[in-house]
Amino acid sequence: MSQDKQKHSFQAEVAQLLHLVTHSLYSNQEIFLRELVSNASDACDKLRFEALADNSLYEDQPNLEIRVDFDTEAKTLTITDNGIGLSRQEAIDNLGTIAKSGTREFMGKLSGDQKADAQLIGQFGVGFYSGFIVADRISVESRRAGAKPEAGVRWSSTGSGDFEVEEITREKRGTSVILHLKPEAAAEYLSTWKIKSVIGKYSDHISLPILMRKEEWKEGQDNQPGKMELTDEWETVNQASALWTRARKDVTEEQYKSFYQQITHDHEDPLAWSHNRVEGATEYTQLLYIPAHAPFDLWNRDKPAGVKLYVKRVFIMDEAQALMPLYLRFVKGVIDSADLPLNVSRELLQESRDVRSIREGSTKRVLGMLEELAKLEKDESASEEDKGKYAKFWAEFGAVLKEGLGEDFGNRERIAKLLRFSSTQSDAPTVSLADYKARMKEGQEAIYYITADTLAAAKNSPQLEVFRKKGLEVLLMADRVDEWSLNYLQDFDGTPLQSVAKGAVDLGKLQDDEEKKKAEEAAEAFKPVLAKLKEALKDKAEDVRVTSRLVDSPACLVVGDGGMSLQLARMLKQAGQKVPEAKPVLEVNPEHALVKKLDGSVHFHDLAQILFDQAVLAEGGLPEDPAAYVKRVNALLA
Ligand SMILES: Nc1ncnc2c1ncn2[C@@H]1O[C@H](COP(=O)(O)OP(=O)(O)OP(=O)(O)O)[C@@H](O)[C@H]1O
Repeated sequence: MSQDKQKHSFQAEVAQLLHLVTHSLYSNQEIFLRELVSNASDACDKLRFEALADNSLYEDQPNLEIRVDFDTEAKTLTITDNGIGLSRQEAIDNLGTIAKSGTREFMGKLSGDQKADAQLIGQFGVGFYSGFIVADRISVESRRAGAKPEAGVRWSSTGSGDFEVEEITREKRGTSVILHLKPEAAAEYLSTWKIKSVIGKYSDHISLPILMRKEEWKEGQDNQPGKMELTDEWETVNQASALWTRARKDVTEEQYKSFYQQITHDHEDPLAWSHNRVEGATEYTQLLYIPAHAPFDLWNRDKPAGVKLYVKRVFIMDEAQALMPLYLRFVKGVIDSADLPLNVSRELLQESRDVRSIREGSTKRVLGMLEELAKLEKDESASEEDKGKYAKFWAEFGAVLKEGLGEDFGNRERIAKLLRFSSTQSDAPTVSLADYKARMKEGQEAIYYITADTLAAAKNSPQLEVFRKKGLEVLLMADRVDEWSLNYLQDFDGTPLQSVAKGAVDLGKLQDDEEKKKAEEAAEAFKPVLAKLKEALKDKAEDVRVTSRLVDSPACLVVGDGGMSLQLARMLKQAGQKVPEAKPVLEVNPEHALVKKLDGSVHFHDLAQILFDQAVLAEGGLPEDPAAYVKRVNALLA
């Protein structure tokens, strides 16, 4: 029994997306076919998966396939699959809303600038809705596997505001997407040659057969010229074997890249990939890619990982988080296991010993790829492009990789070698710990670093003054994760890492006897002033001491050796977390005019407060009472 047509409105985000799709000049129109073929292939994967529990879903059609057909008279292009199909409700839900949180988040990024947005969309892929790039009307006819023929559905829309849904009878399970092509698109895509070439370009590696009708040369009659005509015979137009199951030598570079595009919608080529069959206790195939740029939601640690899990070529799940540690969440690809049961669940994945071994193996593989990229940096024979790849990776994903120091103890040393930093000798973040070590001064016993909110703050910090004077390199760190991750890296290759803002400065052998003697004398002479300062600042500073780390600045703040840095404390406070109240130590420079002026000054109390507040400012913070600070300074200036 057929039901009347029902009108439904698109969810607001879909309407917005469609407007963009239809109104932006799409530089790369043909990707619509890739998207629709990919959906058809997903639908078949889903059927195969559901049929594991209920074999009757195959009905009388066990061979899964995708058919692409066109009609030059009606100007339609139709993509048909015999996959899982859609029920009426699923059609309404899935083709009228955007369920994926990622897509919705992405919509929030749109700027309203059509050109920029179109580019963004191109990177992202808009799935089903990309059909409206070439069609002014789309009908979807579908029947879910296992449902009665009368429970079919026809969904149709012109891609503006709303869509219609009605019940139909459809004998065959699965879905046909019928594109009513716009005139320009009709002229281009209603051709076997054109469609074959687009399929060859984007969808060759789809593991199911993609079928098209064969064409035959028909001689012209009555002096008419001959032409190619479609027959009723179907032929497979793609390779139809899952790309990762082929031997490496049988896959071209282009095919690896296009497979990457297929699974990521990334328009840029990946920086590197690695394809291996792993044998041994656990058998699996891995095809892992390192993208060239970060997705907009890289910082969402709950976001699904980019690795798809297959078991013996059957697609099991996207977002198989258990297969990749969090700090490698930027890796994309496929893992196909020969050992896991087909009905493996997410819970089971967490506990499986095979999965653990796959994760360890894949982690090592990714670190290996990164090491290779890093090696190219210094390889004279490498092309300029190859040389720049690691820097590109680092700029996009370096901060994420740093999380690995705290997350993956087993690989900490390998990760440490992959780190890159800016330093007092290099603004670009290209200094590795090994480079730093190689440049260490004789007598230098530690790798010095400083963390701050920004690179500029780090670079101009008073804490660096004595290091500058002595020509000692200091690593500059301004990533949010630095402070946390560095906690896990006490030393590199036997040399300790030392924050220049923690504890008393200890330049060890780098300070000569005369300097040491001078510092001791200054400390002695300064004792009475220090006592007064301590008293004046007893609410703010844990201690006040003389330092030799300053050259141009009068004072700076430091924290105890094991203490939390002031920057981290600030960050945690901003994030609304409770931070134990630890007072910093104020260090003063006995050589500085302002400090010399303290002794005997009638403004001693105000000067002491100013000294402290300025040290807070120099370090990137705000005085506790900014108005009082301004008042004091003004009083002295007047
Ligand atoms: N051929 C099809 N058969 C069954 N369901 C389909 C088919 N095409 C689309 N769908 C359903 O519509 C939903 C939306 O499709 P769409 O292409 O917009 O997003 P997606 O496939 O989830 O994501 P993406 O294309 O970015 O991977 C799909 O998730 C699926 O549920």
